[in-house]
Amino acid sequence: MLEIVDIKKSYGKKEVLKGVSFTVEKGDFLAIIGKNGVGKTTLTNIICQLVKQDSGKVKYGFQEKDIYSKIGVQTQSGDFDDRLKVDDMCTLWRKIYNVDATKVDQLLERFDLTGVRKQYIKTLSGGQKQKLNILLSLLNDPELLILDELTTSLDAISRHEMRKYLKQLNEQGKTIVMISHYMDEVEDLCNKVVVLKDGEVEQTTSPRALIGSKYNSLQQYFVECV
Ligand SMILES: Nc1ncnc2c1ncn2[C@@H]1O[C@H](COP(=O)(O)OP(=O)(O)OP(=O)(O)O)[C@@H](O)[C@H]1O
Repeated sequence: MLEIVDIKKSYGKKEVLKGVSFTVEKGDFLAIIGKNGVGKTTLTNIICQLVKQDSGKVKYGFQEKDIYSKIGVQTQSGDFDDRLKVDDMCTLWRKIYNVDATKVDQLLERFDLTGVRKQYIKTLSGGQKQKLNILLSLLNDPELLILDELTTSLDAISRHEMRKYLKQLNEQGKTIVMISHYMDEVEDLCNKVVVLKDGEVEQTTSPRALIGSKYNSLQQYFVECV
């Protein structure tokens, strides 16, 4: 689905990514983990072509011109126009992607947003905005989902529901690349983890392999090694 080859990126004199390479296979549920500021969002923004790398290449398992129909992106900030209502935003996106209104209704229901569909986005809670964000990223039924700290600011029930939903999506064949700071979530959901450290890929392996016999959990691995 994706091959990331020797990606380098600096902001001014700050070298953030120093030659990052890894592969995402179709059907993978892959987490990118690492300390704050290590370059996770920069990397996913490069994959989505929102930021240009200095060198290196992202090879897509589909025609590059189809990128925005094949990839669904949930960004950290959301980037919503707060002056729009939830319904307006959904209608706008549904028209861009030529999707039936019933699909929007189903997703609003799924994410418990039906009750706020007439509200202005600026009046939504952080968690509701987060849910709207993933709803929109799913509208075009993308093959690859890129999620940047999706479950941050969700309450415990919503996080649990979102996990279940992501698991289902992955089981239905969607490939997912996720940035998460919740190691229990990564352990529960992902078959592959890319550990970013000091601008490089420290490891690409399964959560189980990272934990090995030395650690009790991915959280412990992260605290001691990352
Ligand atoms: N547009 C930019 N201009 C200058 N520096 C930037 C820019 N975007 C990111 N950075 C810097 O690059 C580094 C990596 O940022 P990035 O957001 O990719 O990290 P991250 O791993 O996603 O962090 P977090 O876990 O806190 O979300 C940080 O030091 C950040 O300050």
